[in-house]
Amino acid sequence: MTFVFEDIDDVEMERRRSVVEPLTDAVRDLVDAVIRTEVAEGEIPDVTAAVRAVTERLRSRQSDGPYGVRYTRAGTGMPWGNPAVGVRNAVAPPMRVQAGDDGLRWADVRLGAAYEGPPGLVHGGICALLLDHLLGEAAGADGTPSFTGTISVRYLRETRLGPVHLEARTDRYDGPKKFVTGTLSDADGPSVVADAVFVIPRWARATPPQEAPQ
Ligand SMILES: CCCCCCCCCCCC(=O)SCCNC(=O)CCNC(=O)[C@H](O)C(C)(C)COP(=O)(O)OP(=O)(O)OC[C@H]1O[C@@H](n2cnc3c(N)ncnc32)[C@H](O)[C@@H]1OP(=O)(O)O
Repeated sequence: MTFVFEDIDDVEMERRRSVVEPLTDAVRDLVDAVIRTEVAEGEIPDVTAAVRAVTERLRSRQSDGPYGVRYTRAGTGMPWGNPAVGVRNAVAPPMRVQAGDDGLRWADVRLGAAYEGPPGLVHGGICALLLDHLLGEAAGADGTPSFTGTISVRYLRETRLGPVHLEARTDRYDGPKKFVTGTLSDADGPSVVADAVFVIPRWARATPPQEAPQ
């Protein structure tokens, strides 16, 4: 497992983000368009060829593996391939995580056709993905790395496609374990709740935090 150091400042990171984000947004829009298009079937082979040509252009120069989790000189994370928040990942809605008081992490996300499970409703796996990630961010609010050890997701009722709001925070510590809870709400209120144990891995366990995250 490698965290990659990018020898750039955060101004340069933002510049790179501003270049690549419109591409990712365009691909996200393409995914939605493929799901919802009603153009004549005869048009599909041409469109397919055009998409393949774009893919080939991008592949003319590419990395050997995944993007990795990179860090700038200032220590800012660049998890740009991440499926929940990745700036380069059109699979990500994307969720833009915000920091509140006392280690609160929250996000407002719009979930469209690409995230449908039951008709008109959000796929349960997508709810679990977004909650796992946000709970992970809340667990990381104290600055120590941790991995999801166990997560329990309870679907209180269906979640409608459209805007959803998520919140998470760390409730308590027990040695290397962090107990984290969160909720996902649609326009009608909370629809999914999650609680999880995040564990600080052994290699990062020299001084496990004993105080509430800031
Ligand atoms: C900027 C970028 C943003 C990045 C923002 C980051 C957000 C990322 C969010 C996404 C999160 C992920 O997807 S993380 C990826 C998915 N998760 C994983 O791949 C984890 C795979 N599992 C592991 O690596 C390991 O099993 C660990 C680290 C979880 C635990 O291994 P370990 O460190 O050897 O654990 P060990 O010493 O034996 O146990 C320590 C204590 O934890 C307990 N414990 C051990 N395993 C578990 C477990 N699975 N569930 C519950 N509790 C457990 C033990 O009982 C013990 O408690 P006691 O006896 O002391 O009471």
